Amino acid sequence: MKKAAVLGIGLIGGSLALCLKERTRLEVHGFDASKESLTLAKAAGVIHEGHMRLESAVEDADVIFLAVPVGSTPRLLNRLATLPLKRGCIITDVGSTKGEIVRYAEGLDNLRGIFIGGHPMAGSHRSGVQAAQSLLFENAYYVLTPLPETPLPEVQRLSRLLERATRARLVIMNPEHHDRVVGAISHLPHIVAASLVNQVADYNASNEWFHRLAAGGFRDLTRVAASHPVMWRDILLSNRESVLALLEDWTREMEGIRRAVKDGDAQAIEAFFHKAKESREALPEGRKGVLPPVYECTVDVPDTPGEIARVAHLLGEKGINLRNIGVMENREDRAGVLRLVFDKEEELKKAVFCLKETGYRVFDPDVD
Ligand SMILES: NC(=O)C1=CN([C@@H]2O[C@H](COP(=O)(O)OP(=O)(O)OC[C@H]3O[C@@H](n4cnc5c(N)ncnc54)[C@H](O)[C@@H]3O)[C@@H](O)[C@H]2O)C=CC1
Ligand SMILES: O=C(O)C(=O)Cc1ccc(O)cc1
Repeated sequence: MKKAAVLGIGLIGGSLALCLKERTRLEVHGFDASKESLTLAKAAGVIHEGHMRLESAVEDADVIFLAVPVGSTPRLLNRLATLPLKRGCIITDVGSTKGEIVRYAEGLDNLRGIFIGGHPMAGSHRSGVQAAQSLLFENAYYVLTPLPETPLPEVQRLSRLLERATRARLVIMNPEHHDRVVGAISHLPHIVAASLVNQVADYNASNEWFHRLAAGGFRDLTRVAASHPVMWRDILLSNRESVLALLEDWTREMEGIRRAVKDGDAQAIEAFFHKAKESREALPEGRKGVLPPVYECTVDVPDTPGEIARVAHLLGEKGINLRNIGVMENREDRAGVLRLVFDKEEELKKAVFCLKETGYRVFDPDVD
């Protein structure tokens, strides 16, 4: 049997491992610095075999996925470059930044032509193998950033494998272009979300009403501020150039709205929100990326067994076709959040109506 090695069995590595196990014939071997993650992954059936030694994890592997924080990726690439890898083996990664990693691999003689950068544009603010799921990447974009000298058949081989395993939409991009685009739609928004949360936390330190009144809008807007600090530290340091340019534009944008408010310039303020509303409404439809697909809603459910089945059953009874159902997060107040995805807008509308009628709290990003 052919073998895949997944290095770093956390949210993304664990989800990829599940995809490979469920939808390919590859034997999936995991490697992680944390013994606990490997034990959990093995017990939960995420991997066939776990390894604490890199050598045994990658020995004879046909494909190797690096799924560690981007700051640890170069060191791991260095180690891989010294190991006797199987002839024809492809190495790829899932890091949120591409320029630095791809250039680093390019500088390692033994990896030239066999490393292809990758980035699945789906994930969550959660981390660890406990949060892994095989539906995570479905319909999301998955970017590959091969260098011009990478042999095309290798790119096609990896692309076909990923398409089958993850059910994502594979696209090819230049690494620097990727970093600028993803910087704008993911890295900058994470900084903004974290800064809003920090600002309010400072106010709240002397007046608890700030947190008590923080409701829907603030929570939705800042969900990603709960993401893994080490992962995000590494991302900003790795995509430094794009992030700095984006922060300058952001500061200019904030200065513009500050001035409009200071001057009482009603027209400028309205124009600011008008442009945002039009752009938000014109975002491409129906694709899961860092932004949610259009035909999707989330439902708050009690954190009790059988709740997913109850929601699915309720919709089934009404003849509503559900494409995908997944658990998004568990909140501190013990409510869980289910994410429901539909193929058609009418199905989403019918589902929202029926769930609300039954007493569920439903959030439809296009209406609420
Ligand atoms: N979290 C997300 O939503 C997304 C993350 N990514 C990228 O995926 C990568 C992994 O992120 P997550 O899975 O979210 O992180 P995670 O924290 O859930 O998992 C990382 C795993 O790597 C292990 N690890 C860390 N350093 C290691 C090393 N040097 N050697 C061996 N194992 C090591 C950790 O023990 C952990 O199990 C990052 O590069 C991130 O930029 C890409 C798309 C989405
Ligand atoms: O939680 C979310 O909405 C995310 O933004 C997930 C995410 C995090 C990092 C990535 O590189 C891609 C996707």
